Order: sequence, then C-alpha cells, then structure tokens
Amino acid sequence: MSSHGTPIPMMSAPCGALSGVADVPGDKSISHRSLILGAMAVGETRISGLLEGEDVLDTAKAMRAFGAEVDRDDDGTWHVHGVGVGGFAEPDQVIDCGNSGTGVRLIMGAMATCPISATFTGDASLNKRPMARVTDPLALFGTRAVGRSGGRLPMTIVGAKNPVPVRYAVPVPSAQVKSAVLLAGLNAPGQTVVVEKEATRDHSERMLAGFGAEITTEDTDEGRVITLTGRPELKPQTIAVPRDPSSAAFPVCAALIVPGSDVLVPGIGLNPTRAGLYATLRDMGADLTYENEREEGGEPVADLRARFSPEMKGIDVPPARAASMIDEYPVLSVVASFASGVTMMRGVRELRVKESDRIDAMATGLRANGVDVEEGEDWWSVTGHGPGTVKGGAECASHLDHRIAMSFMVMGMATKHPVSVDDGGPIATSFPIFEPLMQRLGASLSRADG
Ligand SMILES: O=C(O)C1=C[C@@H](OP(=O)(O)O)[C@@H](O)[C@H](O)C1
Ligand SMILES: C=C(OP(=O)(O)O)C(=O)O
Repeated sequence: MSSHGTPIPMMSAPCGALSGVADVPGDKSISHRSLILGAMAVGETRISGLLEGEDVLDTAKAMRAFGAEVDRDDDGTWHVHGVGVGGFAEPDQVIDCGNSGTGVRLIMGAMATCPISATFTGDASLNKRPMARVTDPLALFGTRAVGRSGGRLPMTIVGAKNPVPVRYAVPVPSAQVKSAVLLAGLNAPGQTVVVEKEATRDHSERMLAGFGAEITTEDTDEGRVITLTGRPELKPQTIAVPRDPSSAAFPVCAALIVPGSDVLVPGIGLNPTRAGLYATLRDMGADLTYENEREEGGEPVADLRARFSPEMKGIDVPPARAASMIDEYPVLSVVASFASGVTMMRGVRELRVKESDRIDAMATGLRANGVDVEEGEDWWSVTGHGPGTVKGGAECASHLDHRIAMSFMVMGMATKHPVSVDDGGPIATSFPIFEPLMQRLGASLSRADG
C-alpha cells in the first residue's frame, strides 16, 4: 500500500534556461481505467505506457484483491486477466487506495453491483474526501454503504444482489462520479443513463466503447446524456496509454516562466475534455505550439513545444473550461504569478475537495512567496507583475497533495529566492520521475535529506 510516512522536504532554486525533451509518464485517468476495465473483461488485456505511480499501483493491487490476475513484464507491459462483468470475488483484506480519489471511486462503482462486500480506506488526505457523491447514486442500484460520518472512508460497500439500472443526473462536474455510475451500470440489466450538465473527461465512455460495451453519448438541452446497456461481455484490449497532459503541465509551465527556456514534451494526449490548460496558456500569450498532431489509440496526441514567454497577460479563464483543466489550476496560478495583470479563475469550487483544498493551499503558499491572491468560495484571482518580479523564499505546505508540491517546485525555478515544500513525497502518486526529469531539463531541485 502507498505510504506517505516520512515527509520528504524539497527545495527548488532559481535556475538557468530549461531545455531538452521531457518524456512524461502515462495518463493517470486512462491507466486506472485500463486496469479496472481489463479486470472486468473476459481474457487478457495488455497495457503499455501504464503510469507506474502509487495511485495506479494501488488500483492494480485492488484488482488483484477482487480476483483479476495482474502482472508486469520486465519491459513494462502490463497484463490483466479479467474475471468478466459481475465476476469480482470478495476481497479478504481492506482495499487501501492510498491517495487516489479516482481509484477508490471507480473501484467502488465497479464492485457496487456485484454480490460481495468490500471495505475501502486511504491515506489521511483520501480519508477526508467526500464519498457520498458516489455512494448516493450507487444506492439507486441497491448498493449499501457504511462509512465514517460525513460519508468519509474507511467505508464498507455492500454490493447490490439484484441491481436495477438507474438514471442519474450528476449534481457536480465530476468524471469520477459519472464513471462510478457507468461502471456499476455494467452489471445492472437494462439501460443505465447518466446526465452531466457540464462535460467532464470522457475516457470512461471512450474506453467502454473500445471494450465492446454498447454506449451512446448525446448532447441535449439537459446536458450530455450517456446511455449504457448493462451486462455486456467486455472484450480484452491492447492499450497504449497516451502521456498525461496533467503531468506535461509542469515542464510546460516551467519553460514558460524560466528565461531562455525551450522544452519539447512529446506524445501528449490532448483529448478536448483534458486540454483546457493549453488553450488558457495560449490565450495568455504563451509561446506554446502543437507539433506533429496525430491520433493514437483513439485519442488526439501532439508534441508540445514551450518556450519562455515574457509577454504573458492575465486573463479571465472561461468557467466553461474548468472541467477540462481542473487539475491544472494550481500550476496555472504559478504561471499567473509571472504574467502581467489579473488572472481570474471562476467556477472552481471542486478545487476545494481534491487531495487538499487547492485554492487555500495555493493561496497560502503564493502569498508567502510575495504574490497577491484573492479568493472566494468558488473563485480565486492571482495578480502578477511579469517575469523576474516574484520574491519566493518561503516554505509551503503540500498537504499530501502532489499537484501542490509540484506547482511550488515549478515556482522556485523562476523566483528570486528558492521555494521549498515540507513534503514532496506525494509527487510519486502521479509523477514518480518528476525530480530527475526536471533536473535533466536544468532545474535545481534538491531534497533536505540529500
Ligand atoms: O476521472 C478521473 O480520472 C479524474 C477526474 C477528476 O476528478 P473529479 O471527478 O473529482 O472532478 C480529476 O480531478 C482526477 O484527477 C481524475
Ligand atoms: C484530483 C486528483 O486525483 P484524484 O482525485 O484521483 O486523487 C489529481 O490527480 O489532481
């Protein structure tokens, strides 16, 4: 199981131009889904490019606990021998999903309509996050959940013995909730319908179709209506996971703010439901180009080229874009600190229920480093004064949140004084090679433990 036992304090000192090629790891969302859908198919799914971060490794362990065979070859290819829809066995251990909201919520959905029970837990961050957003719709299938007060983990899910299909309008923009309902719908007879007002990442829909499920998506006045026919036999797949746009954001944003930089980040998945950050950076005046645009495994992919961009301006980020860049606001706020003027980010209440309250965590750390930040319940704004103007010098709390830790490490590359985080350990949940990758580009990152 993941452990974030001993904190790993890290420091990022101002550095010279960043240059070179940044090969970021596989997409976290697609990696979780590859393992889970592979475990629900009949036969062997092969996965290359799987993200081997703690979040995904915890999902691999969980799939084994539910009866799938999950192995890794020395060359990094993963094999999942699935047990079929409805075929999960009851785990004999508590399922520890570590730091991963995606892992726990999707797995709860996948087992919710099997006649078994499972108890889930996570680290101190995950055990604070809301689970009722998933267990409420799962109850409509006939699933029961008993957790701590406020719908928190640890929590036992008692799967529905005779599940019924459901129609559910997701009340918050969340691909995890949508996906949990769809995965539960796989083992319900008839049609399960999910309606989302705001489109969120659609990897589950694309991959369910790829595995042979009957699934349709229709844009209506009500929103996006997704209809899944239950009880399919999922066919095993060969999956090449594209590289993660959310991880690519860190070398890209670092290159934009460090004078003289020129960095190439190849093979990045640019599914429109994920690419909002890159549209926003271009709107701010970033020198960011897409090269070699192509399609791989049903997803649009390009090589991103980012160069130092001294003329970036603050903008109002369109709230309609929020879902497509939800994990990128922390690092966007760092870029905004080096742009001229106000960057306004609205419609981002969801940031408060991630691995940490990301508005609060970033606002506190940015202010400590000399940046002006204002915030409300579902908005925040950052005022920047251009390159070379940010003092830095502070230690920031990462709150067991990888994106907060990496964002402040990026910031320290361009401030006047080094920036530290109290714990860089959580970076391993999504981007285990962040440190050597950024060092190879020229970043000056160090650990207090040497
Ligand atoms: O479905 C997914 O893979 C994810 C959905 C998003 O969470 P929400 O569904 O809570 O918005 C995102 O923040 C997370 O990193 C991955
Ligand atoms: C929110 C995130 O992940 P999760 O919800 O899976 O913990 C993230 O990776 O930024």
